[in-house]
Amino acid sequence: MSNHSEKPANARDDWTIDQGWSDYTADEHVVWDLLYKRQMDVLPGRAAPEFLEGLKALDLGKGGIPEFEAMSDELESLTGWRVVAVPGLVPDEVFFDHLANRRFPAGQFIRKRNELDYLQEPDVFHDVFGHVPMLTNPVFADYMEAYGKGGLRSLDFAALKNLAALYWYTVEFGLIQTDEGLRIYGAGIVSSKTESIFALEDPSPNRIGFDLERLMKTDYRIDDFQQTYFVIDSYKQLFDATVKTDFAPIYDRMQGKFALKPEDVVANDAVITRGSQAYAKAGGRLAPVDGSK
Ligand SMILES: C[C@H](O)[C@H](O)[C@H]1CNc2nc(N)[nH]c(=O)c2N1
Ligand SMILES: N[C@@H](Cc1ccccc1)C(=O)O
Ligand SMILES: [Fe+2]
Repeated sequence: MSNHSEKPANARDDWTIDQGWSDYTADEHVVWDLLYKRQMDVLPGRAAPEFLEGLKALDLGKGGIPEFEAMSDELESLTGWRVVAVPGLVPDEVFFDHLANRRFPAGQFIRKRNELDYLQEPDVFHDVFGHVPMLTNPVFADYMEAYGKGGLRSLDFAALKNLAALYWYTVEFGLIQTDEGLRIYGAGIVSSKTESIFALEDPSPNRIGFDLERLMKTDYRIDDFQQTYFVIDSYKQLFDATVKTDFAPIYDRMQGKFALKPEDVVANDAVITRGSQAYAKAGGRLAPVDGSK
């Protein structure tokens, strides 16, 4: 299945476009500020310290949609990463090649006021607010480059879905154990107010200690809150477990299939929370609103 539309006429061969920062309307900058404040209502005490430090280092709260070139100059001085504008989802090999070269492809558009909570394609808020702060952390920055290189390698195997699960359960929906308790580093969680609370506090989802192969063979939700969150002990653990392991045998074993469902808990799991799955069983975000309460 194609996870992108056709390359727009205004996109370059690498699918990048000019951000056109001066073309954003005043209201689009207000939408950024609205989303930023909404997230910062819930993220202190929930987001990983490295995420909050990254937000500050790049001054993403100074007001308005960040200008990618200036933000990239600061980011590049910290970890060598730059942010490039793309129209939306790009083909796998294009995505991986950008990451392998320390270029993070960020959506140029911003969501409308009537789609604040959920949107299909990653917009500038999800990508820049959600993903970019963690790129200021040297170990995570190295992991993301390695993931890109690994992605290019994975194209030689029929196991892209298993590698995609790794991105999904770490970069998008990862949790990290800290001395103060569980914290969020996944971009998909930090860019969602409701999932930021759900992922840490709701008894519904499983929370399971990071195990590379267990994670890569687990299916995931793309349309609702996760039913399982994986927890790393450190970004170094994540880096060491992935960069130093040859995935070829894993790809051969998994063949692009998911042996486990999103809600499964299995024998060797390092179970932190055995979830009730009450949220998913009640229909998730499409559950009928119970007017009787
Ligand atoms: C597995 C696959 O590479 C992954 O879903 C990619 C596809 N293309 C993308 N394109 C953009 N712009 N952003 C993304 O996060 C992704 N994800
Ligand atoms: N070790 C993986 C490459 C990779 C590194 C880091 C993250 C994801 C994938 C391989 O052998 O293909
Ligand atoms: Fe994302």
